[in-house]
Amino acid sequence: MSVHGSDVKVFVRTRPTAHFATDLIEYLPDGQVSISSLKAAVNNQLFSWSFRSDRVLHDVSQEEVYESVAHTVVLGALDGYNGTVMCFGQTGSGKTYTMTGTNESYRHRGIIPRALQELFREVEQRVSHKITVHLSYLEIYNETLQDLLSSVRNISSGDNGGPCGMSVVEEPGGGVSVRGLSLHLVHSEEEALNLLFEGEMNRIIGAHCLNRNSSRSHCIFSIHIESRSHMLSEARYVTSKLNLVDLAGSERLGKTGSEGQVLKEAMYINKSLSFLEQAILALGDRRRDHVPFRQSKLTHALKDSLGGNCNTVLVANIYGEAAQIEETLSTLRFASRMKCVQTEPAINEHMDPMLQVKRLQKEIQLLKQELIVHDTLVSTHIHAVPSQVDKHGGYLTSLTKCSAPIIKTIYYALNEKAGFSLFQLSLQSIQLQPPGTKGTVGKLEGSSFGVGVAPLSERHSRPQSTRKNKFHKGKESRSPPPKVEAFEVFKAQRGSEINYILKENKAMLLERRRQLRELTDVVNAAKREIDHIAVMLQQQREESQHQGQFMSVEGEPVMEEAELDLVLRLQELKTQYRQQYKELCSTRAEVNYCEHLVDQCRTRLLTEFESWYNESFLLPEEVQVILQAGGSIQPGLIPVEKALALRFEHLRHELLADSPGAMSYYNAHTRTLQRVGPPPAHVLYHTLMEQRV
Ligand SMILES: Nc1ncnc2c1ncn2[C@@H]1O[C@H](COP(=O)(O)OP(=O)(O)OP(=O)(O)O)[C@@H](O)[C@H]1O
Repeated sequence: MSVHGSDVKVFVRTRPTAHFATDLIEYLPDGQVSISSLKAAVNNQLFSWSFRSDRVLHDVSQEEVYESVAHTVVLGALDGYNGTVMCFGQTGSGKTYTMTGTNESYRHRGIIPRALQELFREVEQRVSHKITVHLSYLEIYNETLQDLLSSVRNISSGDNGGPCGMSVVEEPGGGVSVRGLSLHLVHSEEEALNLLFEGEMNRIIGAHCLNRNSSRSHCIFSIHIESRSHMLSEARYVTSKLNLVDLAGSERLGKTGSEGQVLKEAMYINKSLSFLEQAILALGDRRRDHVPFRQSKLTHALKDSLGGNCNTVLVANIYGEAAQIEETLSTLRFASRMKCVQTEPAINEHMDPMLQVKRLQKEIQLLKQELIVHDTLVSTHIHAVPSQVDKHGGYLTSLTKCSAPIIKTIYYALNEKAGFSLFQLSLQSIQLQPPGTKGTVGKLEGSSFGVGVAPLSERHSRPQSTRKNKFHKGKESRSPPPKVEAFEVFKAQRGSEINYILKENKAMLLERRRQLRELTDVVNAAKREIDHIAVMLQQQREESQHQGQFMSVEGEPVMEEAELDLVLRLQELKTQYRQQYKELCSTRAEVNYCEHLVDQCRTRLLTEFESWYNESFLLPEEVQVILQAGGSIQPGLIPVEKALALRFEHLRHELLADSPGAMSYYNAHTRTLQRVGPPPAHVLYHTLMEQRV
């Protein structure tokens, strides 16, 4: 699900107020907003404007905001669509509240934590895919790029050149990326939230009349997703980037009373927002072929997120009060321009070159095998031998009138030239019978061997296997047992040891995860306390300033006892926090390690099972008999190729039984072949025939 093929979605959200200007602001059905304003400059005339939006979010919970604004974009990102959710509005209007929410209350958490929660829940559901999630957190402050996660270790990719080395770079497909911005691999909601909180701690905030905790920068929290199918044959995979953007608020310098650094920041903020408006205007105007993205760091960084191949959603945050009506008008104007921007989201699909190569190699191998069958038959002058190799099923369906040595030679040549797979198939479809046997397969004539699919009544039963698992007890049927059942048997017998190790590793992983959860709670609690003390300290300082500064007898400013206590407590908490955080990191590393072990064991168990299953149920009885005769050689413990090589040794011995002196020559010859590669099939045949003579 995604919001593809339309214009940018726009939502208007009002900050709750007891003084909502009902006479000036009217919310009409279908998301329309009507604003009236008295213009003092035009004889106090009443002007009114109407704006279109997709929905007005007035007096609604954070949960409802998430569901309306971000839910489909997040799901779209998992399916390979890029997405952007951006909050725009006057300072103090609730952008950060909408995007991040308040750290203190779970119920009031914003879009980013909810998106991470939904994302990882979905990842757990989509078991058929391996979904990899990386995070980055970019801050644009006074036209400089800052990495809010540069202090976090465990950077999995990204050229972390540090703030000085950071720049926006254009990607070949029209996208952009930030060189030097760290990317962090995360495996769970918890890991992702830790990074979010860490980044939040590093954000630059300032205070002015309209917002005591005003964000002085634009922040882009990006979730990079890659989703690959677990099926090896599936070379296709999808990627996407989900940008969650909290813009700094526009501000009227007179109203906010900013001065000094805050004033300078405000000027940068207003300037970059006006560049953003220009870019949006150009994007919405289809006659314009140039969009001025490079005018500011913000527009450049958002180049691939403001329309085009992206599900873009804008939240226009406004005050509902009469005193802010001019700013509200300007926010809604921006929102209606944004609504004119067209989006054309498309799935970001890629092909894995390695898997493609593997698929092509497999196809080439099948074609080669066909060719070898053809060459071998021609070179041995077998007359009128129709052969059909169905390359789709890879199944040799008919081969008639071949004498026993010729069939054996073809086996030999196939093995030497084509390796295991066709041979396995051909062994399945070729039935060797002694000359003159009744009830022929594939219309046997005289002393030759027939190949083909015999009617059930004519199939000779295979010797009963002596293997001691329930599937082999007296079973004459050729159809292999269901894999699910076979897997249980395998785990109890051949795979019991690796299965036991896997269980042990899983238990260890669960324990480490439990420790990690506990530690995360401790660290989060410490962070909450730090925030709380920081707020108290701020209040204490404001109160002290209000009352006037105490001076010592030497004329030095003196800190009040209450303030000093808070400063010391804060220092102590920060030291504790750092230690706990370090412990958290090392436990997280242990969790990663255990996950790796579990993955490894699981893969080994599955691989050995596949091998065991193939060799136990899919190999022809002839080969199974050889394997059993091999004593210590057990299915599942040696490669199938090796097993087949044994089978050929056996055939060779049969062939060379009449001329035992040829054996050492033949062995030497085989060693040479192994070094230089096999000769063409017809040469092999002649060599073998000569040896026979
Ligand atoms: N919908 C809301 N419900 C409850 N409180 C809100 C809501 N919107 C905003 N607030 C409160 O208003 C204050 C200012 O909000 P916030 O910091 O999110 O504004 P902002 O638009 O991000 O401002 P700035 O641009 O200055 O950073 C905060 O204390 C926030 O908790």
